[in-house]
Amino acid sequence: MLVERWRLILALECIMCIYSKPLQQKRRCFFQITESTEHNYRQNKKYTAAGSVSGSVQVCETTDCCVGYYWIINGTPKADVLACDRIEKSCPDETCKAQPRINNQFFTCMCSTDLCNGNITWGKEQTSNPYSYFSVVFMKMAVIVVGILLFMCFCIVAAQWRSCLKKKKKNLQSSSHDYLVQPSCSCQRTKTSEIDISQIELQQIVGRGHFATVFQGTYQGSVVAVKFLPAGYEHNFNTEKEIYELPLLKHTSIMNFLGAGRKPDDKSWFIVLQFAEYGSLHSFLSKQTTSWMFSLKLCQSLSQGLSYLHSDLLSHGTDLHKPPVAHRDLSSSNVLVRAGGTCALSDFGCSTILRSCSEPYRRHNQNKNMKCIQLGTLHYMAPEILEGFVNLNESMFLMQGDVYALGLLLWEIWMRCSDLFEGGAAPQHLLPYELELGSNLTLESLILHVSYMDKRPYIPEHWELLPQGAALRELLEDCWDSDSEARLTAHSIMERITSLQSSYSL
Ligand SMILES: Nc1ncnc2c1ncn2[C@@H]1O[C@H](COP(=O)(O)OP(=O)(O)OP(=O)(O)O)[C@@H](O)[C@H]1O
Repeated sequence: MLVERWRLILALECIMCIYSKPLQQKRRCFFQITESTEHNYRQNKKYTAAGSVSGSVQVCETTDCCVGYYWIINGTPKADVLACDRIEKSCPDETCKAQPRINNQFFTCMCSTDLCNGNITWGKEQTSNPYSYFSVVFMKMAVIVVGILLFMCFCIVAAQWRSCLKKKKKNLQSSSHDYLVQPSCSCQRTKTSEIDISQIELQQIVGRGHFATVFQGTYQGSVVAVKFLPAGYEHNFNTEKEIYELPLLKHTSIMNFLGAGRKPDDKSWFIVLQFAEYGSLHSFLSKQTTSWMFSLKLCQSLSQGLSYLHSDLLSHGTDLHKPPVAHRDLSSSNVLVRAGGTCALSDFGCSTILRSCSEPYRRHNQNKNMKCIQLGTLHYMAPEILEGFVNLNESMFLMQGDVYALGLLLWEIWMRCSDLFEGGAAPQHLLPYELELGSNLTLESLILHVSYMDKRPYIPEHWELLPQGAALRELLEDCWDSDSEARLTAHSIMERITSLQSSYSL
């Protein structure tokens, strides 16, 4: 009897127990395992054993806790592992609160409500918004990186200023020495023939520049080019005319100047030049490729022209003096190609007469040249000009700027020489740095590329295998050296090309 009574009591207690306490459901957690790494493969096995998985949900067998492991990718948390925890742990938080690991690149969280591991939440110090938290982390890193970069830039600029000041000091000494040994300058001009526009029969437009429109025409039975500048461009007109009027400037590699004048109707200025049948070097190279010997002819005449322009000549018989002139705007648009396949320099609107005795003349030219720097073809600007380290009074710097541009022109010509490319397939014509920086290149991108990264146009690797390849590379590198003082002179470039002609005639 007693035993039966006890059994009854126990049965009643059991029923009461069942009805007074709800049936405890098993914890359900989001389940996701990335299987891309060995590490995750191992985790896969461990976490799969923590409960039965159905799709993206796991019902936990041994624990009441969900876990989440998140990587931060591009500032956004990406779940690596979502599962039930493998062993029972204390997990009082209802939401999955982030615990940073590995320098804030990896976070874990643990929580105790169903499917709570699908979203990571952020503590007070991390702010409620994960993105702003990561932005803060990212910002901190960015500030450190920018700080380091600024410091490095400061060091580079300081080093360059130091070396520039040294060079300037050195140059000042050498250029003042130059002034002393030069014969007194004569500032002579040859008399220009004034041309009446009615004497010229104008035909079609053959070119346009920043300021000018150029027509083909006939004058006294010869084909000529007439360069018109609008009335307001008297200054550019005078600068160019003054260069052409310098004594002894006539040379086969400098465009022949025939005269100048002013149109009575619209008051525009004009300069009459011999006509160059192939137009500019730019349009010539755009249309055709050359043989090795033809390319040397172009390069030879081009370097002869610049060497002559830079020369300081005194004719003892006539007492005429040609001062050195820096072109300052050399580009393939300002070099013309004659019918015989030789180059001639033109467009002296930005040029500077060096060692002129007339101080006002030089100042007046300087202002003009600042305008030229803004308008001239960016591609050909030497690093020291891009950085603004050139003292416009120092003749040597200006001539070295021309030599840098000459190096780029030689590269432009040889890149269109079919004999330097397998099967004669020279690439299409490109301006210097067009390949690297695109056709709409900016001053900023050029400064970064040319000055700070010290990069130059691409020299094809296969040239090294050609008999003349090493000599070409060496010549180009000696023209566009970042140290302007280490560059060759136009005269020595001309000599190197002559020796290329005799050593490697195909
Ligand atoms: N003597 C010439 N014979 C044939 N074409 C010529 C001649 N002179 C100039 N041209 C053509 O006209 C174009 C513009 O001439 P030029 O460079 O003198 O003008 P510009 O306005 O001074 O140029 P820039 O924009 O360089 O200042 C040349 O690129 C060339 O195509």
